[in-house]
Amino acid sequence: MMRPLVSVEGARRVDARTREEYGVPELVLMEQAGMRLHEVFREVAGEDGPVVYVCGSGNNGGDAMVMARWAWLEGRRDVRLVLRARRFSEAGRVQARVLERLGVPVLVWEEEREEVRRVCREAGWVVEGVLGVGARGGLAEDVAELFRVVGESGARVFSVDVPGGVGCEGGVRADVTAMVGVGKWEVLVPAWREWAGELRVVPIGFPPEVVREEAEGWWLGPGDVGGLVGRVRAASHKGERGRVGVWAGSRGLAGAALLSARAAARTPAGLVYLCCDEEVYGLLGGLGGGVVVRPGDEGVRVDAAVVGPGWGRGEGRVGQLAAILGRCGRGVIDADGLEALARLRDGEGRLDLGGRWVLTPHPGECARLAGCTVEEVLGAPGRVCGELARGLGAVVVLKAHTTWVVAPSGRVWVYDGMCAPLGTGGAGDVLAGVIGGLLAHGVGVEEAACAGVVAHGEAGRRLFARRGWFGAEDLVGEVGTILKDLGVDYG
Ligand SMILES: NC(=O)C1=CN([C@@H]2O[C@H](COP(=O)(O)OP(=O)(O)OC[C@H]3O[C@@H](n4cnc5c(N)ncnc54)[C@H](OP(=O)(O)O)[C@@H]3O)[C@@H](O)[C@H]2O)[C@@H](O)CC1
Ligand SMILES: Nc1ncnc2c1ncn2[C@@H]1O[C@H](COP(=O)(O)OP(=O)(O)O)[C@@H](O)[C@H]1O
Repeated sequence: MMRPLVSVEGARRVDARTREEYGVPELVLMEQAGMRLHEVFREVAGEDGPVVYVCGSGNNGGDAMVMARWAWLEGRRDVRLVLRARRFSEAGRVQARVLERLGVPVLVWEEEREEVRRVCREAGWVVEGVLGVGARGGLAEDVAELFRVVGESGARVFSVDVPGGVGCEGGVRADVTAMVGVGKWEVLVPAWREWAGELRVVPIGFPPEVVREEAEGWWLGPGDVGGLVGRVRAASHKGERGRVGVWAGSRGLAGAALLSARAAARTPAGLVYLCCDEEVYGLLGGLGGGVVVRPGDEGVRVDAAVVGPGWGRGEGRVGQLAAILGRCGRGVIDADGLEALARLRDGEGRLDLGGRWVLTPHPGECARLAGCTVEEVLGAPGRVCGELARGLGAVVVLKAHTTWVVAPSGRVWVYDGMCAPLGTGGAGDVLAGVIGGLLAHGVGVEEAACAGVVAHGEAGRRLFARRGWFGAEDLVGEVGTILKDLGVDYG
């Protein structure tokens, strides 16, 4: 089942509803969170120490104090507690009292700054529980200074729930972030993703229906692909499994067309046509293999189109795109196809793709389409892509180190890519081909976009693990294997 994502505000509602509607006491939730967080921390940090638990005055600090208690009870004596101040939430006060009675050494940031600097410098790990989902507005100066001390200490940082100050200048940079109960989508925003490090989610017993009701998006993973695509009939033949038309390539950019077409051919779709310009036909004509290469597109009838990889930006592209939109029911528009789309829309004033097309912009292309800056795209992908998706009636796939799939309905899916080797020339062409192949095969538009993104990302991860740095042509070779391994089977 797809994992829900909530916003920081949604997480506050999940907390509140769990307590108020289900009667789960705050101390119970805190104990469960702290114990689970401690288990994850033990797994990632092992015996490395000393460990400094830096705790704020809210419940995020309370979670970190529960973690410190469990470490102490298990016999660790290289544990230090740093309190931001002698101020606590109600549940946090209980934790602080227990720790004091156990004899855990405590420092207070407000009163002993030099001493805090020293213990942080000596630490192997800092557990940061200063700010969680209760943080509001810009960082208070004392917290910003505390985060600087943590950042400069050289210790590795384990953040509780969200990296403290996520979304603010001066927030903490964590090596590991263990989110409490449910994933927080702010952490996956491209502009902030690097602040969180490795991501974990610890279950603490929030009622699943509350989480589902408050979900504002879904976190895609490898386990989702099989269900999104479904099984293929063993008795099916190529004519039944979908025809893809690829309109791509131009002088100097013919390789992009081959990458897309070959990737599409490695999906369950049965036939792939590459419709290229006369001037590159001489080059591409003999290279298709299983792909049928045509000079132009006369008589080509397809179930889905892939438009744009390496297409060039000639004047004629806008009219060509309009014709393709008219004759193909669904498809993917990528790269130079997106530039043509922007010009078509600007010329017509309005364009409605009827929810049947997928747009796959990288952040620069997305900014051009949305009429904003790349920074806005990376900082607010849900809003920017949501407006674009609604405005054009298309599913928008924002391709970055985390990839956001946003539907015209406002539904959002996020894939946590974080795989630098995938940022290689032509990788986007491969993705367009995969999504186009799935669309031609009859997979739903949102489903094809999501499954394509995950399969593509997992192919990248797997290739890097097996063979190191790779090129886009290697990625093409992996498409068929990854789809099968992620559950796209026949029978
Ligand atoms: N409730 C529950 O049942 C559960 C809660 N859980 C856990 O609690 C966390 C949420 O706890 P929360 O709501 O207490 O807020 P939290 O993130 O600790 O921060 C609030 C404190 O921060 C401060 N502060 C605020 N803004 C600031 C700023 N800009 N700059 C500087 N400081 C600022 C402000 O302190 P003040 O300055 O007012 O003294 C305030 O007291 C959640 O992330 C999860 O870890 C889980 O265990 C599950 C069960
Ligand atoms: N650091 C990264 N981690 C994960 N995926 C990445 C990273 N950098 C780029 N990608 C992915 O690589 C692909 C690059 O696509 P694109 O920019 O269109 O390349 P091209 O135009 O060369 O084909 C996208 O799917 C993007 O999400």
